[in-house]
Amino acid sequence: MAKYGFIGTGNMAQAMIKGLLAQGVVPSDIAVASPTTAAKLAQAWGVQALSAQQVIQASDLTVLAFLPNQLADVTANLVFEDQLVVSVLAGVSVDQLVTATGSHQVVRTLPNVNVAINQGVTAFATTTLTVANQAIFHDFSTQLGTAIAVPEAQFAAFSAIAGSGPAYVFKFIAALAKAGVANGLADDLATTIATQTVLGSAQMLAASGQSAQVMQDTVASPGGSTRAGLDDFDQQGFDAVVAHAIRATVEHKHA
Ligand SMILES: NC(=O)C1=CN([C@@H]2O[C@H](COP(=O)(O)OP(=O)(O)OC[C@H]3O[C@@H](n4cnc5c(N)ncnc54)[C@H](O)[C@@H]3O)[C@@H](O)[C@H]2O)C=CC1
Ligand SMILES: O=C(O)[C@@H]1CCC=N1
Repeated sequence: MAKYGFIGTGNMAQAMIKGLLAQGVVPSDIAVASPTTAAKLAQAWGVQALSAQQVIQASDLTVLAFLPNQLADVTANLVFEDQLVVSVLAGVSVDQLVTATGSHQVVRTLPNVNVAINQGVTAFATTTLTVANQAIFHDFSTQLGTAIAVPEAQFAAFSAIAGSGPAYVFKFIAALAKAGVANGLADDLATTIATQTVLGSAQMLAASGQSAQVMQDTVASPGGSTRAGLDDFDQQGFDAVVAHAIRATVEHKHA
């Protein structure tokens, strides 16, 4: 089994580690380095807490999982040689990764938090990897969900829809639940039914082979309450609100 390392152990690294452990990766095959939470993770999950340089040396694949603007500082005194480096740093290009690490075995990825339940959607772009490293990255990424090769020019759009997308879906669920409470439902019940409705609807859409537009019509009975609600969404400019927020996400400069 390949050994995996993480430099940085925040929300994204923890989501990835959870996903790997759920797939049966042995905790001792995962090494982590962080100035803050590595020791706690070692205690909670049985992974190894090491220095960043030790993580690189102990791993077949090292994930960079700190914030994008920390790239130069964190990598300044690290030696990667030609180790396989997988970055999750939003907005950081393959060229920037090669320059910062000195490695020519580099994968730029953009995952989402659903990797924690092995249902992530991850974009990737790579340097020319050795056949062995292609296999290591393929095993690593497919354990976490779906991995899609995406041109670097499209990473910002991918990040807005897939990377940030879970937050926007959570926001919609929170708004649905809040509206349910405003209309008389208990808080917990409103959250449970909003969550289950979004979960079931996504599965229903995926199974249907139909467009999301057509599926709206299967819910809206002629002259019924759903049509009244859909018309109100349109009058309030719902699609324009979503498009505006996605544009703000795409245009954000990370580092
Ligand atoms: N949270 C998400 O859903 C996604 C995050 N990302 C990327 O993941 C990366 C991490 O983001 P989050 O986990 O959300 O942030 P976070 O704030 O939860 O984690 C950042 C982590 O950086 C680490 N860190 C700080 N200083 C360090 C140092 N000197 N050396 C080593 N590690 C250090 C710490 O472990 C800290 O927990 C970012 O580059 C972000 O762009 C990418 C896609 C989705
Ligand atoms: O918020 C961020 O910057 C990262 C990128 C996509 C999701 N989280």
